[in-house]
Amino acid sequence: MVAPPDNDVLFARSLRHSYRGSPALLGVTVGVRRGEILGVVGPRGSGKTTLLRCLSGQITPDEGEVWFDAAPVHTMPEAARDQLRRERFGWVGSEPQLLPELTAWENAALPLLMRGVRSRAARGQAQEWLERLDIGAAARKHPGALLQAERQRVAVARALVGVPAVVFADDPAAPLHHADRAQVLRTLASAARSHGMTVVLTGTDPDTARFTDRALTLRDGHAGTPAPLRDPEPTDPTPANA
Ligand SMILES: Nc1ncnc2c1ncn2[C@@H]1O[C@H](COP(=O)(O)OP(=O)(O)OP(=O)(O)O)[C@@H](O)[C@H]1O
Repeated sequence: MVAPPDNDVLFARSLRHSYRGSPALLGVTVGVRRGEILGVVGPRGSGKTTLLRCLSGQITPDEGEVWFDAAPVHTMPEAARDQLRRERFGWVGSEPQLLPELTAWENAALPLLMRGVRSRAARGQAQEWLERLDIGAAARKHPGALLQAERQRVAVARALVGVPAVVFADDPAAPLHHADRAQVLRTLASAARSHGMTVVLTGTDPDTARFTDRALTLRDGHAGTPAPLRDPEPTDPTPANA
């Protein structure tokens, strides 16, 4: 095993993964620089989710290496990978997946509560992120009383609340109306910039690439060379108070 380049917070080398013999990744190598927003774009079924699941330690690739901060994730025992995901990574998928018995703020605060942050402090931080995502007024509602687009904003708040080193956002705008997509992606991007979080963001529509520094294109499990975007949309540079 050769350690990854120093300026990459995440690095994957020659990843291959199949589901019951059906290939999803066919030798993907990619580095993610500290503090950057890397887009992973490609058509449906091209392997975007599988790549994020490998990078975040949710699954171990059949072949290849994943490094986070010079630690080999692909050889970590499951408990260590669980801890890494809990303490250093945030995740938001294309479905909100909130706990129905908890309120919006409790769902958003979960990463903090699981780390032992006191309820009052966790609630305050969750509330700030919910407000930043324009959902502060719903903090005491349960997911069942929220629209799908509102639940997704809560899920984004939950991914950001712990200020993780890396946020994996797997098509987070998917359940949103077109008008809401840019606003949520812009909030995600500006939060990452203001807090120095690295983001790996997948998506199928052009909205995604507008908010990234570079984009890696996947097609049938193969990756192109990550390309810098000429005119990424500027994000709000104002530091958040969260
Ligand atoms: N759990 C699974 N079991 C079996 N096959 C799977 C599983 N997950 C993904 N696949 C298959 O692996 C390939 C890559 O899927 P993946 O979800 O990684 O792509 P994607 O680019 O994220 O697609 P989408 O945009 O639809 O989410 C596809 O052919 C898909 O059908």
